[in-house]
Amino acid sequence: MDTEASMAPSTTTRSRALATEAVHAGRDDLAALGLHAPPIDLSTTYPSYDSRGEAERIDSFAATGARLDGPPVYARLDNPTTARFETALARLEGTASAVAFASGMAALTAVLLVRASMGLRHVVAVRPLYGCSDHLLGAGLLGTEVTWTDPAGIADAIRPDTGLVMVETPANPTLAEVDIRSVAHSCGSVPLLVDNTFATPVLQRPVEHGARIVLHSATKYLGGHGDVMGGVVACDEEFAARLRQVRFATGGVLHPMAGYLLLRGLATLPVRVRAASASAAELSRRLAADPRIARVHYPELGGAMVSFEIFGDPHRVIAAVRLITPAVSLGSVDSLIQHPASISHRIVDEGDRQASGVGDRLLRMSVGLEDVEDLWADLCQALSSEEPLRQDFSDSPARTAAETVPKSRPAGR
Ligand code: MET
Repeated sequence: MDTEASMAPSTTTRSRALATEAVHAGRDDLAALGLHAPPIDLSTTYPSYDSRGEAERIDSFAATGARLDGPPVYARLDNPTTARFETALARLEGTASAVAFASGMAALTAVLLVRASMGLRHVVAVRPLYGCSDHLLGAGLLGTEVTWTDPAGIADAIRPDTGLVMVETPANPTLAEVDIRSVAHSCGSVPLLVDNTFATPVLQRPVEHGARIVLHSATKYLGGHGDVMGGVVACDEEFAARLRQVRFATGGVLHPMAGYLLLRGLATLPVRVRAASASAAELSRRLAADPRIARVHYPELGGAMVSFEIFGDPHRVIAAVRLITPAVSLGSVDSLIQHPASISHRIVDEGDRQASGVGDRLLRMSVGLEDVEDLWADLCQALSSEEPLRQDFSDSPARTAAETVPKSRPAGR
């Protein structure tokens, strides 16, 4: 478990401990404004009686991508509430800047477009990635081309037109880990993007190990409550400027209400991640000792995600959980479980999915903040469930929810 002392920055970009930054970053001006909670600016446009001045500001943004001094002109350029979240996340990741988007996929899209617009259309990537990231790269939807490789093959896969190397660690959904420092070395001058959604900056700050770009689905741990969708890229200011230009041109902006919720989520991020990680580590130990489980995946790094392969029918477990919510996504205060082959990685070609370790018997669990004994009791009863599959009685509409409760369901849960 990290202590604040052990999380002291290895660079000079972050001067306060992570737990302090999580609470205070992006709020430094509030006291001077006479405020405690950050204000929410919902403006889509901003009045100005100086058209010549506005023209100059627009020219400046178009030329540099730098954040404007003064009001944003229009909400697609910038937003002050969202900017607070960007400032805070950059501090936590130890980067100069961060640029927020409407979703993690919008954020990844912007990164790919920045590089493709420079003629660098080739991407080298390591599987597994989140299924939609895999699909976006593999289907070439943005005119990019991907070479899939393992970490050892990265250097050989790089071409003159390679614009990006992409890894997830721990990876979705197998929790496979890559050595960021070693991979960054293999990348040479090609920027390394690390999807840090699963680890969060609480457990891992990829730029400290040589990554240039850090991607988050902010929908997950950063928001932390399952009620806000967003994405964010933490990076140097040069790359951030290009991302802002792409965001302005393509419009994948984060709504300011989402910016507010994400900033609020960051305040509790270290506490949530540490507490959920302790439960996940305990559950991974119990699952590893359980004869119903074929294999447990839990990262060396720790974290609040546990994946496991079962001997039985994974669909039956999904149908039988009662406390744990059977839903895709992750990083919320409540625990979620899903079957990657059916949902998060459904869009990946079956052969590619299987080859990257995402088998049909794999379940992925996002451990929340419930009591660990209650979670274990629910998992145990779901694993033991003799409930028929839902499709087994799909032609019996009269069946009520109460009748679907498994026989072994503990009383009162
Ligand atoms: C639409 S499916 C996946 C959502 C999310 N990225 C997850 O991995 O759970």
